Amino acid sequence: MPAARGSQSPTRGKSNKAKKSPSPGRGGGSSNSSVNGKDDLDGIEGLGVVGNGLANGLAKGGLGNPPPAAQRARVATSGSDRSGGSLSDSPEDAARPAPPAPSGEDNINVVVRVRPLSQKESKAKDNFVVQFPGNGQLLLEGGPVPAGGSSPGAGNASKSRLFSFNAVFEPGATQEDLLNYSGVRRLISMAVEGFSCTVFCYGQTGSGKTHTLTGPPGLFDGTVDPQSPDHGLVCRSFRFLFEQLSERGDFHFVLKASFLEIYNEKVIDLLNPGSARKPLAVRWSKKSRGFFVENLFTVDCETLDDLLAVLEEGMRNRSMGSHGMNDHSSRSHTILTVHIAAERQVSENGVFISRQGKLNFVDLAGSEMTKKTHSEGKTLEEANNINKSLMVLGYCIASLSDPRKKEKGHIPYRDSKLTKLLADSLAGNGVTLMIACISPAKSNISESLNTLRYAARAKKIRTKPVIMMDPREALILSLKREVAALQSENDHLRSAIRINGEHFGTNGSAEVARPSGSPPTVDLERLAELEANELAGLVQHYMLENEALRRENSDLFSTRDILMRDQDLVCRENERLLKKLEDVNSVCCRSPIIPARPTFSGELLNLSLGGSDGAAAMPSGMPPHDLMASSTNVWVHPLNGSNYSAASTTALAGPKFKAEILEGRHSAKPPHRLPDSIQKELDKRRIGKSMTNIAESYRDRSHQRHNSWDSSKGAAASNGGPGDGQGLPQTPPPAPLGSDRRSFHHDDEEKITQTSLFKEHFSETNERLRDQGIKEPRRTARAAFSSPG
Ligand SMILES: Nc1ncnc2c1ncn2[C@@H]1O[C@H](COP(=O)(O)OP(=O)(O)OP(=O)(O)O)[C@@H](O)[C@H]1O
Repeated sequence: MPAARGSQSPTRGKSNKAKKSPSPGRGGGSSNSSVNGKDDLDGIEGLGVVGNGLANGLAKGGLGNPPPAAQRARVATSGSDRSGGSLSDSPEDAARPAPPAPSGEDNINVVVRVRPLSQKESKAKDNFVVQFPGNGQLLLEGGPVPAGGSSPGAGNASKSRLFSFNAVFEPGATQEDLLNYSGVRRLISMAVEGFSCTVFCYGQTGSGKTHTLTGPPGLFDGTVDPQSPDHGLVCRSFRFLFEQLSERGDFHFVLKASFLEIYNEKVIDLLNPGSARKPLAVRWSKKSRGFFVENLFTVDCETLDDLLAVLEEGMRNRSMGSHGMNDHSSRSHTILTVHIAAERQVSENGVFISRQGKLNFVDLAGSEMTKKTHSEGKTLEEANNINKSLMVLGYCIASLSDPRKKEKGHIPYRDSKLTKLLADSLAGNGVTLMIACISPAKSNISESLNTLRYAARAKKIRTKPVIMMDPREALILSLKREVAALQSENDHLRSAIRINGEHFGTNGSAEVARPSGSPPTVDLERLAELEANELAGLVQHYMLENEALRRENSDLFSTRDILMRDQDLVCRENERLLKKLEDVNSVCCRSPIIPARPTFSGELLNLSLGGSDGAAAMPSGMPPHDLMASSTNVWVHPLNGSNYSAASTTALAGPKFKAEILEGRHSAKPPHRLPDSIQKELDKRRIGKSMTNIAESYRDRSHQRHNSWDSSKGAAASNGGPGDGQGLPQTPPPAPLGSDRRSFHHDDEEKITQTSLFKEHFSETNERLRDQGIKEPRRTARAAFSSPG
């Protein structure tokens, strides 16, 4: 139990109206009148109600669950004979909290208690008109027949009616039976869990409501014996509540109690009534969306004794009266509430969750027929107010039990203070137990019938119980649940990784290692027969291998990417160089004096023959120009790829070469190229030699000259065809492959003229080139040939 919280003891005063009266005795004088069933009830499955009264039934169990076996079982105990049998199940079965219904909704739990015939009724030889078929059923015999409802041949105008409830308590049922089999234990447990729970007694005046809830009249007068067997459900529930709290050491509980009555539609605080009994206001709370009593006194209760003191105080202060049907009649509705605040620390950093459970005990004033009770004056006024508020309660129950009316939404809670304060219990988020009390006497059959009808309607009402807790705390709780779920998932994954092998490093990255040895050979048909450890080893082996292969594959992919990038660079460089080569050749082929760049093979040949100076390595006896022509002056027109040497160059620039490079058959390096200085020197010498050759050929008038261009003209001349015979020499078209480009003839007249012109021109050009150091030989040559035109 929690530490002391400054509880405030209720004022202990004795009610003027509380009168001590002799207890009628357990079981009453009519306990022997309970029946074991009748012949006309054949076919209705009774559960062997043996002997005298007891609880029977719970046809459908509490809170929408199957009936506890204990409540179906026949209890041979009775008020007059308790030795004849035993309970088939423990009472705890009946009190075990039920799992929530799938829809989250539950019907109001309804039980019926039938009191014994009173001394007065017995004296009057009143008939016992209630039968107990068992299985939670109750048969009311000889009830009034509705107008026009008498069937032909029915004989006397009476009709038996069968009702079914969660439990039916026969007159011999004890107060302890009520605690054990009514389902109130379950409600108490739910209140501890944070639900709002209500137990209320309903019935005509003198039917035993107060007896059921608190005990016989006079129990609270004078010194109260807490162990008295006469104590009703409230006192017993308090004891059970403290038992429950003591078992929940994980929670810190704080109990507070209040006790009020509604007397003539006024709310009076029974724990602090004051001399004027000033009524308290009933207000609507926007926050809790419910009605509440303003300034109601609540008392901290740390011990069971504190709660019992509250009960005693309220019972002493409540309004009691006397009328023709009950000497100790409650003239008001009373509501005793125990607030159960449960608090629990859910984390080290001071996060608490709390729940606000509630337990209401409602003792309604009994409906009464004023004709029967002979009420007058004050008692009559009380009776009118009681009946009026009960009528509103009846409307509310009827509306709530009818789904169509409930859907329309108007339930007349506001028409009475009682229904305002019971609204949440009837149709809100609470869990409710209704105990309908009836008299078994035939003289009260109409009232009993009304009560049973009300009870049957109330049984149809559905509530949606929810735990009352702070929304922020609810959020924390749900987040904690989520974290717990994630943690368990995480643990599961970690354990799965551990099972799959110890090769995973602490940083989460897998250390790839190829499994040693060859994989074990497995007969697939025998796979199912393998032991668990063998299978685990096999799986581990393949996982390792798989991981190693993945890693290897990944390495190979990255290597391939690097190689492709390099190849791309090489190809681009190669294309650039080839284009440069083509440009050079293009320029050279237009020049009559500058030989085209030697082919790749030609350059190599030159180098192999004589290094940088090919003439130095010329074979003896061969004229220098012939050698030049055979080695380096292989004229290549870039547009004519049929020449072998040209083919060796241009073909290299083609797609085949690219493909070969990509395939790696050729080196990725660009083709061999001579150093610039050597290349310049070679060009310089070639140009110089060409100039000399041309000049010499024109100086020689013997027509025995070699010329490296004008092949077409030479060919025409050699064939005896006419030459153009005039103008400056033309740029020779490229000679066809295989033609002799160096042999042709000129007419003397024409040659003389041309020679003189060329002589002048080339001598100028030659001088200019020498002056410029042959820095731009090609441009210079191009300029020289463009001017004669
Ligand atoms: N189950 C019972 N066993 C023995 N006596 C009972 C039982 N039920 C009720 N009585 C007695 O019947 C009388 C009337 O009971 P009680 O005062 O509890 O009725 P009530 O329904 O509370 O009436 P009211 O509505 O007028 O307050 C009391 O003397 C009570 O002790």
